[in-house]
Amino acid sequence: MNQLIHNPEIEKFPSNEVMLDLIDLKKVYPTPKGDYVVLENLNLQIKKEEFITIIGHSGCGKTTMLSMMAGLNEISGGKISVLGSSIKGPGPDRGVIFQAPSLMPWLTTMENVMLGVKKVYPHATKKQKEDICKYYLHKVGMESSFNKRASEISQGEQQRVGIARAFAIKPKVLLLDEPFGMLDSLTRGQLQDVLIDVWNKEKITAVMITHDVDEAIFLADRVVMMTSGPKAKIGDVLPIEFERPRTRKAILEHDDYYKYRKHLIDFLEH
Ligand SMILES: Nc1ncnc2c1ncn2[C@@H]1O[C@H](COP(=O)(O)OP(=O)(O)OP(=O)(O)O)[C@@H](O)[C@H]1O
Repeated sequence: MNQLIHNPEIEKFPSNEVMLDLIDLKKVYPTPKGDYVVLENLNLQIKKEEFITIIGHSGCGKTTMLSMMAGLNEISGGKISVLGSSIKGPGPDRGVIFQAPSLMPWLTTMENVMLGVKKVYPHATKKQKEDICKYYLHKVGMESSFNKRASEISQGEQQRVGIARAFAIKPKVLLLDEPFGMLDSLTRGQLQDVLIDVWNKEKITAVMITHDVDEAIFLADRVVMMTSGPKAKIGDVLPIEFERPRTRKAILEHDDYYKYRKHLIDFLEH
């Protein structure tokens, strides 16, 4: 058997505990022409420590679904629970990374990460909080830029800081909305590696929207495909059974890679 194939005997995670449960989820946006039902009967269970990527046509409702998981967008019907508790709004148990880096441009990279850390560790000493910020900035390769303002670093570096900031608050779930969509392919690949490296160590649950089929396969334990709207739902789910850690080279050389790719492209084309 090829080395890359997932071996359930030795693989300890993802666990079977359900982290995020989307039950009969519905979203309706009022419009001047009447109600627009974006999502309906959407059901999805995401296991603890799982990495899920979401693909679907533009406008099908991916961001709507993710922002509802984040608690930033009201739920019109059904429910979303995190470890069995219905979400009521945003919370530190869910970190979010958007496509455009959302750092405060006038603050340094340290200060940007510190904003979240202060909220989550109010009783830690200044030194402890600084150590947490430094630890995560180091993890994303920004150790030489602690004192640079966000406005002075590149977009790729800003997204690195965004990843550090999201992990530093120790969320249970990380929600990513096309975080690398604005980056060139080299930087994109580097940041995929950074993300997977930190995710692997922190063992949190990650849900990421992407338009890139290769990125979806490289990162995911399962790729979730959404049907086109209106009334979009989960159309199909593809488990990606490559062993971790993964390298692009090994995946590209694996026969299953092309089967996975064909499956996703067939879904998107029909
Ligand atoms: N606040 C809103 N009011 C009315 N309609 C909205 C609102 N937000 C989104 N929509 C509509 O809902 C649909 C889903 O939008 P959403 O941004 O969730 O899709 P998406 O799959 O993330 O798209 P993309 O891949 O292009 O980012 C679209 O038709 C969009 O125009």
